[in-house]
Amino acid sequence: MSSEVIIETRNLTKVYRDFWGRPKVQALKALDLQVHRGEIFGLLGPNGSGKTTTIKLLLGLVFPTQGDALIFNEPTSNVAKNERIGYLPEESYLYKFLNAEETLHFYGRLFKMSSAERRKRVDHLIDMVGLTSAKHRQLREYSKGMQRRIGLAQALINNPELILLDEPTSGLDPIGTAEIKELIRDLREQGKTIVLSGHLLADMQDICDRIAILHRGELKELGKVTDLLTVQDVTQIKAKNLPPSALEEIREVIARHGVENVTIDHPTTTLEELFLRIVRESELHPGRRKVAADVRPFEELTGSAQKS
Ligand SMILES: Nc1ncnc2c1ncn2[C@@H]1O[C@H](COP(=O)(O)OP(=O)(O)OP(=O)(O)O)[C@@H](O)[C@H]1O
Repeated sequence: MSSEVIIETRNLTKVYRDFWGRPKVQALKALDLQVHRGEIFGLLGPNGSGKTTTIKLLLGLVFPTQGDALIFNEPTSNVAKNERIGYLPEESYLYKFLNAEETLHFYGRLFKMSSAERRKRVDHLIDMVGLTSAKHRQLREYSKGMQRRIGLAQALINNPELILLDEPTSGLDPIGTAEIKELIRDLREQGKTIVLSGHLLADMQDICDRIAILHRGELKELGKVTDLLTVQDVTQIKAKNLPPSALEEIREVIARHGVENVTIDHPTTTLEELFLRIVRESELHPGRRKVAADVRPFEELTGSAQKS
C-alpha cells in the first residue's frame, strides 16, 4: 500500500428527501476518510448503514447534501475520472439475452476501445473470472455466482485503477465467495485500489487491509483489520508438536510469574476452511467420505440398533 491518497471524503453527508423536498433519511453523516493506492478497503455495516450511498456519492451518481469527496484529487462531479474507475453495483443490470463475450464487447465499445484491443481484453477477462467454457451461453442461463463473475469482468473492462464493488460476494456459496476473494487479492497484486462493501464479517476480515464500520450513516470505527482485531492484553504462543514435558515447564514458568487464567489448547480452523477443504477433497476423490471415528452410528444414537 502506498501513501498516495486515491479517495478522500470530508464531512461527506447525504440526506435523501421525499417527493416534496422534505428531509426523509439521513443516510450518511459527516464521513471523513482516506483510501490509499493499492489497498483493499472495506465499508462494513448492517443493512441501511450507508455503504451503498457512500459508493454512489464517490461515483457522482448521487450528490452530497454537505461536504465533499475527491477521487484522484478531483471532485466526484468530474465525470472524466470515471474512465479510471470500475464499478460493480449491488445488482448488475446486464442484458440477459447477450452472452458473456457479447456483454463485454458491448461495454468495451462504450469505452471506445478498438476492436483489436477489445478482443484481447475480453478474452483475458473471461479467462480471469473463469467463464471461458460458458462464454457463449446467454446470461439468463447463468447461476448467481456466474452472474457476479461476469459483473466483475464488466467492471474491469476499462482496466481501472480504482474498483468499487458493492457486496461482491452477495448470494454466493463459499466456493464462489472464495474465488471472488482470490480475484480481488489478485487485483491488489496488480496495484489496483479496491473499495468494497459488505456485511459478512468473516469475508471482510479475510480480505480487507483496512475497514470502516458504519452504523446508521455514522463512522464508528476505522483502521487496519489486524490492529482492530488484536487483543492487546492476551498473549498467544503457537508451537507444533510440543512434547507434554515442555508444556509442563511452560505452565510452571507462567505460574512462577503469578499469571492466572491461563488457557492452553489446540487452535480450531474456521468453518469456511473446513468446508472448502472437504469440497476440494471431494472433487479429487468423489464418493462418500469417512467421517470422524467418534461419530456414533445413527442406530446407536436413536437406540434402534437390533441386538443379535
Ligand atoms: N434513493 C433513496 N431515497 C430515500 N432513502 C434512501 C435512498 N437510498 C437509500 N436510502 C436510505 O438511506 C439509508 C442508507 O441506505 P444504503 O443503501 O446506503 O445502505 P447500505 O448500508 O448499503 O444497506 P444494504 O446493506 O441494505 O445494501 C437507508 O435508510 C435507506 O433506506
